[in-house]
Amino acid sequence: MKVIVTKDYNDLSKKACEYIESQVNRKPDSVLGLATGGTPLGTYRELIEGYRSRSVNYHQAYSLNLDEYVGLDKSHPQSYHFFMSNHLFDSINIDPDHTFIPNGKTNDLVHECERYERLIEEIGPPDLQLLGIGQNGHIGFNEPGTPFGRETHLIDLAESTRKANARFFPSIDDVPKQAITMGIKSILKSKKIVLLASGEEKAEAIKCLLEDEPNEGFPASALKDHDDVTLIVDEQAYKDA
Ligand SMILES: N[C@@H]1[C@@H](O)[C@H](O)[C@@H](COP(=O)(O)O)O[C@@H]1O
Repeated sequence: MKVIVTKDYNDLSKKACEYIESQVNRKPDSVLGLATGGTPLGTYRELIEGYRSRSVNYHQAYSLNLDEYVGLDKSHPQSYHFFMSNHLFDSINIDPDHTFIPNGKTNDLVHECERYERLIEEIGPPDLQLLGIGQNGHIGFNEPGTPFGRETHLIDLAESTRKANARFFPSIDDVPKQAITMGIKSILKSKKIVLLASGEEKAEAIKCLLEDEPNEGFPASALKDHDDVTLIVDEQAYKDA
Protein backbone atom coordinates (compact mmCIF):
# COMPACT_ATOMS: atom_id res chain seq x y z
CA MET A 1 0.00 0.00 0.00
CA LYS A 2 1.36 3.39 -0.95
CA VAL A 3 0.97 5.95 1.85
CA ILE A 4 0.84 9.71 1.35
CA VAL A 5 0.78 11.78 4.53
CA THR A 6 -0.50 15.34 4.14
CA LYS A 7 -0.19 18.18 6.60
CA ASP A 8 -3.94 18.71 6.90
CA TYR A 9 -7.39 18.05 5.49
CA ASN A 10 -7.08 20.71 2.78
CA ASP A 11 -3.92 19.14 1.42
CA LEU A 12 -5.50 15.70 1.58
CA SER A 13 -8.46 16.97 -0.46
CA LYS A 14 -6.16 18.56 -3.05
CA LYS A 15 -4.10 15.38 -3.37
CA ALA A 16 -7.21 13.19 -3.80
CA CYS A 17 -8.52 15.65 -6.40
CA GLU A 18 -5.23 15.37 -8.34
CA TYR A 19 -5.60 11.58 -8.49
CA ILE A 20 -9.15 11.79 -9.83
CA GLU A 21 -8.41 14.57 -12.30
CA SER A 22 -5.37 12.81 -13.69
CA GLN A 23 -7.45 9.63 -14.11
CA VAL A 24 -10.17 11.51 -16.03
CA ASN A 25 -7.68 13.50 -18.10
CA ARG A 26 -5.84 10.29 -19.03
CA LYS A 27 -9.02 8.35 -19.80
CA PRO A 28 -12.07 10.59 -20.37
CA ASP A 29 -14.53 7.68 -20.16
CA SER A 30 -13.18 6.53 -16.79
CA VAL A 31 -15.49 4.81 -14.35
CA LEU A 32 -15.15 6.49 -10.97
CA GLY A 33 -16.16 4.62 -7.83
CA LEU A 34 -17.39 7.30 -5.45
CA ALA A 35 -17.90 7.53 -1.71
CA THR A 36 -19.96 9.64 0.67
CA GLY A 37 -19.48 10.71 4.29
CA GLY A 38 -17.72 13.81 5.58
CA THR A 39 -14.22 12.94 4.37
CA PRO A 40 -14.62 13.25 0.57
CA LEU A 41 -16.46 16.59 0.81
CA GLY A 42 -13.24 18.59 0.40
CA THR A 43 -12.23 16.41 -2.56
CA TYR A 44 -15.56 17.08 -4.25
CA ARG A 45 -15.17 20.83 -3.63
CA GLU A 46 -11.73 20.67 -5.28
CA LEU A 47 -13.13 18.71 -8.23
CA ILE A 48 -15.80 21.36 -8.76
CA GLU A 49 -13.12 24.04 -8.61
CA GLY A 50 -11.03 22.03 -11.12
CA TYR A 51 -14.01 21.68 -13.44
CA ARG A 52 -14.50 25.46 -13.38
CA SER A 53 -10.91 26.66 -13.46
CA ARG A 54 -8.97 23.84 -15.13
CA SER A 55 -11.68 22.71 -17.58
CA VAL A 56 -11.57 19.07 -16.47
CA ASN A 57 -14.20 17.36 -18.58
CA TYR A 58 -16.52 14.68 -17.10
CA HIS A 59 -18.83 14.43 -20.08
CA GLN A 60 -17.77 10.88 -20.97
CA ALA A 61 -17.10 9.69 -17.40
CA TYR A 62 -19.23 7.25 -15.38
CA SER A 63 -19.72 6.94 -11.65
CA LEU A 64 -20.72 4.05 -9.44
CA ASN A 65 -21.39 4.88 -5.79
CA LEU A 66 -20.54 2.50 -3.01
CA ASP A 67 -23.74 2.48 -1.01
CA GLU A 68 -27.12 3.91 -0.07
CA TYR A 69 -29.31 3.88 3.04
CA VAL A 70 -32.40 1.69 2.95
CA GLY A 71 -35.71 3.54 3.18
CA LEU A 72 -34.61 7.06 2.27
CA ASP A 73 -36.14 8.64 -0.77
CA LYS A 74 -33.73 10.08 -3.36
CA SER A 75 -34.92 13.56 -2.35
CA HIS A 76 -34.19 12.99 1.36
CA PRO A 77 -31.35 15.39 2.32
CA GLN A 78 -29.40 12.53 3.97
CA SER A 79 -29.78 10.05 1.12
CA TYR A 80 -26.59 9.44 -0.78
CA HIS A 81 -28.45 10.28 -4.00
CA PHE A 82 -29.09 13.77 -2.62
CA PHE A 83 -25.54 14.01 -1.25
CA MET A 84 -23.94 13.24 -4.60
CA SER A 85 -26.17 15.62 -6.58
CA ASN A 86 -25.70 18.36 -4.06
CA HIS A 87 -21.97 18.03 -3.48
CA LEU A 88 -20.75 17.03 -6.93
CA PHE A 89 -22.94 15.92 -9.82
CA ASP A 90 -24.98 19.14 -10.16
CA SER A 91 -21.80 21.21 -10.33
CA ILE A 92 -19.79 19.33 -12.98
CA ASN A 93 -20.71 18.17 -16.48
CA ILE A 94 -21.13 14.45 -15.75
CA ASP A 95 -24.11 13.01 -17.65
CA PRO A 96 -26.82 12.14 -15.05
CA ASP A 97 -27.48 8.96 -17.07
CA HIS A 98 -23.89 7.90 -16.37
CA THR A 99 -24.22 8.11 -12.57
CA PHE A 100 -25.29 5.08 -10.54
CA ILE A 101 -26.20 4.66 -6.87
CA PRO A 102 -28.07 1.71 -5.33
CA ASN A 103 -31.79 2.31 -4.87
CA GLY A 104 -32.56 1.98 -1.17
CA LYS A 105 -36.23 2.70 -1.63
CA THR A 106 -37.26 -0.39 -3.57
CA ASN A 107 -39.64 -3.12 -2.42
CA ASP A 108 -37.21 -5.82 -3.51
CA LEU A 109 -33.89 -5.13 -1.88
CA VAL A 110 -32.39 -8.51 -2.76
CA HIS A 111 -33.15 -7.97 -6.43
CA GLU A 112 -31.69 -4.45 -6.22
CA CYS A 113 -28.40 -5.84 -4.83
CA GLU A 114 -28.21 -8.31 -7.74
CA ARG A 115 -29.08 -5.59 -10.25
CA TYR A 116 -26.37 -3.30 -8.87
CA GLU A 117 -23.72 -6.01 -8.95
CA ARG A 118 -24.59 -6.70 -12.61
CA LEU A 119 -24.25 -2.99 -13.29
CA ILE A 120 -20.76 -3.01 -11.77
CA GLU A 121 -19.91 -5.83 -14.16
CA GLU A 122 -21.41 -4.06 -17.18
CA ILE A 123 -20.17 -0.52 -16.57
CA GLY A 124 -17.26 -1.14 -14.24
CA PRO A 125 -15.24 -2.16 -12.55
CA PRO A 126 -14.17 1.33 -11.47
CA ASP A 127 -10.87 2.53 -12.90
CA LEU A 128 -10.46 4.38 -9.63
CA GLN A 129 -12.40 3.72 -6.43
CA LEU A 130 -12.46 6.43 -3.76
CA LEU A 131 -13.01 5.18 -0.20
CA GLY A 132 -13.39 6.61 3.28
CA ILE A 133 -13.07 4.49 6.40
CA GLY A 134 -15.30 4.12 9.45
CA GLN A 135 -13.79 4.18 12.93
CA ASN A 136 -14.56 0.46 13.14
CA GLY A 137 -12.76 -0.16 9.83
CA HIS A 138 -15.83 -0.30 7.61
CA ILE A 139 -15.46 0.52 3.93
CA GLY A 140 -18.61 1.32 1.99
CA PHE A 141 -21.02 -0.03 4.62
CA ASN A 142 -19.21 -3.36 5.05
CA GLU A 143 -19.32 -3.68 8.79
CA PRO A 144 -16.90 -5.82 10.85
CA GLY A 145 -17.64 -9.51 10.32
CA THR A 146 -18.77 -9.12 6.69
CA PRO A 147 -17.26 -12.01 4.69
CA PHE A 148 -14.69 -10.74 2.20
CA GLY A 149 -16.40 -12.82 -0.52
CA ARG A 150 -19.63 -10.76 -0.46
CA GLU A 151 -20.71 -8.79 -3.51
CA THR A 152 -23.36 -6.05 -3.31
CA HIS A 153 -25.61 -6.87 -0.35
CA LEU A 154 -28.01 -5.67 2.29
CA ILE A 155 -26.36 -4.89 5.62
CA ASP A 156 -27.57 -4.15 9.15
CA LEU A 157 -25.64 -1.07 10.24
CA ALA A 158 -23.51 -1.38 13.39
CA GLU A 159 -24.76 0.77 16.28
CA SER A 160 -21.36 2.52 16.30
CA THR A 161 -21.84 3.47 12.63
CA ARG A 162 -25.36 4.75 13.29
CA LYS A 163 -24.01 6.82 16.20
CA ALA A 164 -21.16 8.23 14.10
CA ASN A 165 -23.53 9.12 11.25
CA ALA A 166 -26.19 10.56 13.61
CA ARG A 167 -24.39 13.91 13.32
CA PHE A 168 -25.98 14.30 9.88
CA PHE A 169 -29.54 13.50 11.10
CA PRO A 170 -31.89 15.26 13.57
CA SER A 171 -31.41 12.34 16.01
CA ILE A 172 -30.04 8.80 16.08
CA ASP A 173 -33.61 7.48 15.74
CA ASP A 174 -33.69 8.97 12.25
CA VAL A 175 -30.58 7.09 11.09
CA PRO A 176 -31.63 4.12 8.94
CA LYS A 177 -30.88 0.68 10.34
CA GLN A 178 -29.92 -0.89 7.03
CA ALA A 179 -28.08 -0.04 3.83
CA ILE A 180 -27.21 -1.53 0.46
CA THR A 181 -23.47 -1.64 -0.06
CA MET A 182 -21.02 -2.89 -2.63
CA GLY A 183 -19.32 -5.87 -1.01
CA ILE A 184 -15.63 -6.22 -0.30
CA LYS A 185 -15.35 -8.50 -3.33
CA SER A 186 -17.00 -5.85 -5.51
CA ILE A 187 -14.69 -3.14 -4.16
CA LEU A 188 -11.57 -5.22 -4.77
CA LYS A 189 -12.50 -5.53 -8.46
CA SER A 190 -11.58 -1.83 -8.90
CA LYS A 191 -8.38 -1.23 -10.80
CA LYS A 192 -7.02 1.43 -8.42
CA ILE A 193 -8.19 2.30 -4.93
CA VAL A 194 -7.62 5.58 -3.07
CA LEU A 195 -8.58 5.59 0.59
CA LEU A 196 -8.89 8.88 2.48
CA ALA A 197 -8.65 9.33 6.23
CA SER A 198 -8.59 12.59 8.14
CA GLY A 199 -8.56 13.59 11.79
CA GLU A 200 -7.58 12.12 15.12
CA GLU A 201 -10.76 10.04 15.38
CA LYS A 202 -9.47 7.91 12.48
CA ALA A 203 -5.97 7.39 13.96
CA GLU A 204 -6.73 4.02 15.53
CA ALA A 205 -8.36 2.70 12.35
CA ILE A 206 -5.32 3.79 10.30
CA LYS A 207 -2.96 2.07 12.71
CA CYS A 208 -4.99 -1.17 12.34
CA LEU A 209 -5.13 -0.76 8.57
CA LEU A 210 -1.35 -0.50 8.35
CA GLU A 211 -0.51 -3.16 10.92
CA ASP A 212 -3.19 -5.87 10.79
CA GLU A 213 -3.16 -8.88 8.52
CA PRO A 214 -6.35 -9.22 6.43
CA ASN A 215 -9.15 -10.24 8.79
CA GLU A 216 -12.92 -9.94 8.54
CA GLY A 217 -13.11 -8.26 11.96
CA PHE A 218 -11.55 -5.19 10.36
CA PRO A 219 -13.03 -4.81 6.85
CA ALA A 220 -10.49 -2.31 5.45
CA SER A 221 -7.73 -4.88 6.01
CA ALA A 222 -9.06 -6.63 2.87
CA LEU A 223 -7.35 -3.87 0.88
CA LYS A 224 -4.05 -5.62 1.58
CA ASP A 225 -5.13 -8.21 -1.00
CA HIS A 226 -5.25 -5.51 -3.72
CA ASP A 227 -2.10 -4.45 -5.52
CA ASP A 228 -2.89 -0.79 -6.27
CA VAL A 229 -4.06 0.96 -3.12
CA THR A 230 -3.02 4.49 -2.13
CA LEU A 231 -3.80 5.75 1.35
CA ILE A 232 -3.99 9.53 1.59
CA VAL A 233 -3.98 10.43 5.24
CA ASP A 234 -3.45 13.66 7.14
CA GLU A 235 -0.99 13.96 10.02
CA GLN A 236 -3.79 13.83 12.59
CA ALA A 237 -5.05 10.46 11.35
CA TYR A 238 -1.50 9.16 10.92
CA LYS A 239 -0.31 10.10 14.39
CA ASP A 240 -0.44 6.57 15.91
CA ALA A 241 0.89 4.72 12.85
N1 LIG B 1 -20.90 4.68 4.14
C1 LIG B 1 -20.04 5.73 4.54
C2 LIG B 1 -18.62 5.31 4.28
O1 LIG B 1 -18.42 5.16 2.88
C3 LIG B 1 -17.67 6.33 4.87
O2 LIG B 1 -16.35 6.01 4.53
C4 LIG B 1 -17.81 6.35 6.36
C5 LIG B 1 -16.89 7.35 7.05
O3 LIG B 1 -17.49 8.60 7.05
P1 LIG B 1 -16.80 9.95 7.39
O4 LIG B 1 -15.96 10.28 6.22
O5 LIG B 1 -17.93 10.91 7.58
O6 LIG B 1 -16.01 9.75 8.62
O7 LIG B 1 -19.15 6.72 6.66
C6 LIG B 1 -20.24 6.18 5.98
O8 LIG B 1 -20.71 5.23 6.85
